[in-house]
Amino acid sequence: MSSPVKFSEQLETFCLVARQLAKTAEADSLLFLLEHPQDWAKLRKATEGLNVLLAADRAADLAGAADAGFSVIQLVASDSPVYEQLTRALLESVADDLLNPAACVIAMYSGFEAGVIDSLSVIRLDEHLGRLTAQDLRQLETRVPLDTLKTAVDLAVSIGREGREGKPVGTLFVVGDHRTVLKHCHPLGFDPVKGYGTHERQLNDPKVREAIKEIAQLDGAFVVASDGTVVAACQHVSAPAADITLSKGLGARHWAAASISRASQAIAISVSESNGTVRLFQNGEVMLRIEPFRRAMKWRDFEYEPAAGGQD
Ligand SMILES: Nc1ncnc2c1ncn2[C@@H]1O[C@H](COP(=O)(O)OP(=O)(O)OP(=O)(O)O)[C@@H](O)[C@H]1O
Repeated sequence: MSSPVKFSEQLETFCLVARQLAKTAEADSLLFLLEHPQDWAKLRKATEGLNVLLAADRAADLAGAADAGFSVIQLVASDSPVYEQLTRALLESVADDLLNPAACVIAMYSGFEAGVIDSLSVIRLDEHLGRLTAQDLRQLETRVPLDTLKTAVDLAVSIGREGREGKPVGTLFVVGDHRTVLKHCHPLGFDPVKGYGTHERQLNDPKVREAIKEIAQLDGAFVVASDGTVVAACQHVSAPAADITLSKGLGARHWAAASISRASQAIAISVSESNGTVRLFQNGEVMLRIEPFRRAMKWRDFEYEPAAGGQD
């Protein structure tokens, strides 16, 4: 196991500046991307008053940090560009309810020289996470093709944001591995997609997506095949929920999403009726959480460079 590096004067100064920046930017959290274990007691003191999240690639670099009162995130992102590591850490923190998705966060990391903390960034999460990258979905390493997943996520986000005729709408999409999924489903009465030909039930057809928005007002889940065919609608999903833990406040729809994603290779995408939040579940866990921001979500291909934009 690597031993803690000396708590350097430069790191101490960065912590001080991070605290001042947090005050100016009205941020209350600091994300520290670590490359070595630290002297946790000194770090605690230097970052007093901030909610500190520590992210690192290796579990050994975080050893003892949780006991010292820090939230820890282990990234599996060796050799990824720092921008991608930060994004991944932020997405995980939001999915695990460690950060509010509307929060402003100060990030502290080594941006230029390995092993030396040399950079601070002010990140407004709603802006940053509103620009989800295709890479974020690719990280799920699912067999569900990215195109199908993107289309379903986009649809879920627009249902969460717009609702229907001014009323909030919640729903559930279970995408991929549809044969296994169907074994855990039974219709809640009338299935509106039954009887239509496969070519009339393609999620990449805008007319089909409009129809889905209508049907989403009814109870139950949509089952979508990996190729984007809507296989069934208005389904009650029921799979064993043993070993699943979810945040308090999530009800039956979210439990159904978690448990079906554990019982199959599908990705479950829930839209909460209460607040429009979209969650992606894989293997029983929330992997991604997307808030219904006012602006439309934009997909972009992953770029090495930080997002282009005006200067501060
Ligand atoms: N097992 C299930 N399969 C499919 N749909 C379900 C299931 N359980 C609940 N739902 C749907 O979710 C709706 C809301 O249920 P509930 O309020 O318990 O869920 P929730 O997780 O709190 O979601 P929301 O945030 O949308 O309220 C139900 O009216 C029903 O349409």
